[in-house]
Amino acid sequence: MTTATDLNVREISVGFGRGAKRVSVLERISLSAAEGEFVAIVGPSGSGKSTLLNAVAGFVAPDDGTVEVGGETVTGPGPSRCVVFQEYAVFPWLSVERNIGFGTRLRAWRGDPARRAETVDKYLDLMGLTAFRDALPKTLSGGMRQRVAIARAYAVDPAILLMDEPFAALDAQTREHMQEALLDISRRERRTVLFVTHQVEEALYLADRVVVMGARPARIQAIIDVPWGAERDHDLKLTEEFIALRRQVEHLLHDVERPAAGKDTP
Ligand SMILES: Nc1ncnc2c1ncn2[C@@H]1O[C@H](COP(=O)(O)OP(=O)(O)OP(=O)(O)O)[C@@H](O)[C@H]1O
Repeated sequence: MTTATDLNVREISVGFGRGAKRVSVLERISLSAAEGEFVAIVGPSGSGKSTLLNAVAGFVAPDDGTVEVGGETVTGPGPSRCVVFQEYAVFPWLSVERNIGFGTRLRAWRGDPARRAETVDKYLDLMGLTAFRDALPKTLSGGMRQRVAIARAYAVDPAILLMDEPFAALDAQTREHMQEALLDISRRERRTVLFVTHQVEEALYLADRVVVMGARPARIQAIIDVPWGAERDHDLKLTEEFIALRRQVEHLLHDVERPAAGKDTP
């Protein structure tokens, strides 16, 4: 069944450059996400993960194929899709509270101060930021700044949240805390999420489905249905089932990154 927040990427191809210098990055990629589904994308460096996300965001126009969100063809950036980047894209001159409040400017009820305050309070609370509401981003750690970016994206209430390696710049321990925070908010506020990461472990821990991209020009190598339910905690990563699936996906990626001798060499 197609719901209002479905994502449908239909056979998109994207290349960069002109003439002989043209490089094909994505080749006839199709992908769908149901309402509330968390889809992670893993793949070798340069395989086009960000390009795929940027095509869904509307920053990159495909040469062929279409991207549809809620049945509407994407022709450029819009409030139905909100991106959380690796670098802390929060407004440095606004407090935490006002950064999150900024997200509500795109809501139909933006002129309603009571709803605005209620929404800001909700996301401050959900991301553990209530005590930091008046702080400026520069006084916060990297992990806290990413919490602000995520809270602001949720406050927009987009149909789809796009996250491009949002935890890549964080240290290992902060990254684990952020995974917990994201799992927690996704459980309480179900949204369709497209999440790019280099880490197979992170993808399997957070997502309902993991898309494995192949080398350039990228095609989808495999789609893994993650077998664990919504209730997940850190110990899951230590289970045999998790480790076996992680190994399987890592082998797939390893094979993609190292094609058999003689193949794909210029
Ligand atoms: N605007 C652009 N102009 C030219 N080439 C581009 C552009 N954007 C991306 N590319 C090229 O497309 C290829 C795929 O890039 P992309 O960033 O999508 O890959 P990725 O899988 O996200 O990589 P990484 O994991 O290293 O972030 C790369 O070779 C990159 O140099």
